[in-house]
Amino acid sequence: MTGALLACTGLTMRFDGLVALDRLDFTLDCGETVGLVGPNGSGKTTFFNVVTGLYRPTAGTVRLGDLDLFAKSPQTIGQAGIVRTFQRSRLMLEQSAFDNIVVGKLTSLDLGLTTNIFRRGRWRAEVDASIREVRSLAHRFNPVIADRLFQPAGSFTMIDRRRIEICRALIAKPRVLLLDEPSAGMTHDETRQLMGDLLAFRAELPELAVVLVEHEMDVIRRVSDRCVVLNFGRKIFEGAFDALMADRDVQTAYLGEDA
Ligand SMILES: Nc1ncnc2c1ncn2[C@@H]1O[C@H](COP(=O)(O)OP(=O)(O)OP(=O)(O)O)[C@@H](O)[C@H]1O
Repeated sequence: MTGALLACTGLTMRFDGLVALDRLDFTLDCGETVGLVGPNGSGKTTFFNVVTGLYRPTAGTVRLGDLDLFAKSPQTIGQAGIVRTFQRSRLMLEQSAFDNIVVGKLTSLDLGLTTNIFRRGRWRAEVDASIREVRSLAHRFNPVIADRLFQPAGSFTMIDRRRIEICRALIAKPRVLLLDEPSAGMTHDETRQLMGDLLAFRAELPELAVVLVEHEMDVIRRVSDRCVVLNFGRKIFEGAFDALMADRDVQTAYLGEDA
């Protein structure tokens, strides 16, 4: 593999007359955390939806290492190693934290008919290994989750539900993790704690590349190695956080022409 881990060029997504992503060039290196910011409706979630195959892009390229992932299915993209969380919680609230996390392994488990019927021993071993893995991940990520692994996800606080969602993404052993506004709906203190978790697992998984969509600039400052700013689907800035805060185009995008 040469160059960036994730490389998108000319990525474009049109919804009828609206251009939600406009010829976006985006790269992400192994071990890098990029903060993706921009005003409401600037195309951040659309970028995630396109890269993970939920939306079929109108034009462009998406590569993960040597793999061409342009317009591939979400399953293919997930198996290749790009995994995301959603802005709005997607937990099954009546199911246990464990059930919610283990779902993240389903793309990598061999659930084929042949395996299930004729190689039950191997299948059972895979399931047992998954159980151990969920326990171990939950424990490493946050003991609060590990201690209550078999309680319904709906009985957890907002921050712990986010933790469960992040564990569900991490259990798939992603190469690229896309986090869509993990602090949405949380207090300042909860956001600070969640970012502590994020920094801790970043330290444990130094190869993991992360894209973080976030409105809280404090969070972006604390966890990003590099920032990208979108406005009307176009990249208007790329660089360090301090330069972002001083950038005239970024100020105008957020505050209008009088900035
Ligand atoms: N499925 C869709 N059909 C039509 N338009 C869409 C669709 N998804 C997104 N859009 C439009 O694309 C543009 C970008 O939306 P997107 O959700 O990507 O923005 P965002 O930067 O994530 O915003 P926010 O910060 O509010 O989450 C918006 O104008 C939005 O209305």
